[in-house]
Amino acid sequence: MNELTRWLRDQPSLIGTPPPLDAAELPADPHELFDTWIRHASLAGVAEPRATTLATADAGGRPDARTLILKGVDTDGWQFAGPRSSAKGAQLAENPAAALNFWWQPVMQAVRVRGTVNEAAPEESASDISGSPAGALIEPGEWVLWRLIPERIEFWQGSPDRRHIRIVYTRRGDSWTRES
Ligand SMILES: Cc1cc2nc3c(=O)[nH]c(=O)nc-3n(C[C@H](O)[C@H](O)[C@H](O)COP(=O)(O)O)c2cc1C
Repeated sequence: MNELTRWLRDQPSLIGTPPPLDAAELPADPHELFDTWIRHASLAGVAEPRATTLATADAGGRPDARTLILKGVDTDGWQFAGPRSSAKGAQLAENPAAALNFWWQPVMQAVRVRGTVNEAAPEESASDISGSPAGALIEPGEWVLWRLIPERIEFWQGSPDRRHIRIVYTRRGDSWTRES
């Protein structure tokens, strides 16, 4: 085992403090639970709770992932934005499937979202970048606001005794089913 591997194996994990979670009190709509969890993460000291990992894949199914900012959540989907000419832009154009992953260390919570991705109307994409310093530098049509339409949303909460909790919502049409 090399030095780095030894060092990695010595690092602590799951050292946060999860909040109490009452399985009998879970909302029917996962977006309500996400609202509760991300605000709680912020209050618990997560400096950038809306930072998320976006996973995409190219046409051949080769995966990729990067960090970006969740810009909004509404009934149409989970919003994020970036340049059309980026790797994510090319991958989403050829394979409009994606996943988001949030991890909030101090509260031992993670949220995972899978679905298909739509490009927002050009005016919405333009208004996402307008007013920002980058807005003036970017060519018209280059900045894109995307929406991930979720099919599955998983809430995971770690526990110091390793009895971790996983709550999975799956969508059928307009309604959500909770699996656990
Ligand atoms: C905290 C954080 C927030 C970021 N937010 C965004 C974002 O909202 N949009 C974006 O395009 N890139 C954002 N980036 C940069 C991306 O991680 C990535 O480097 C860039 O989008 C190029 O990725 P791609 O080549 O896979 O398309 C952010 C990076 C970090 C660390």
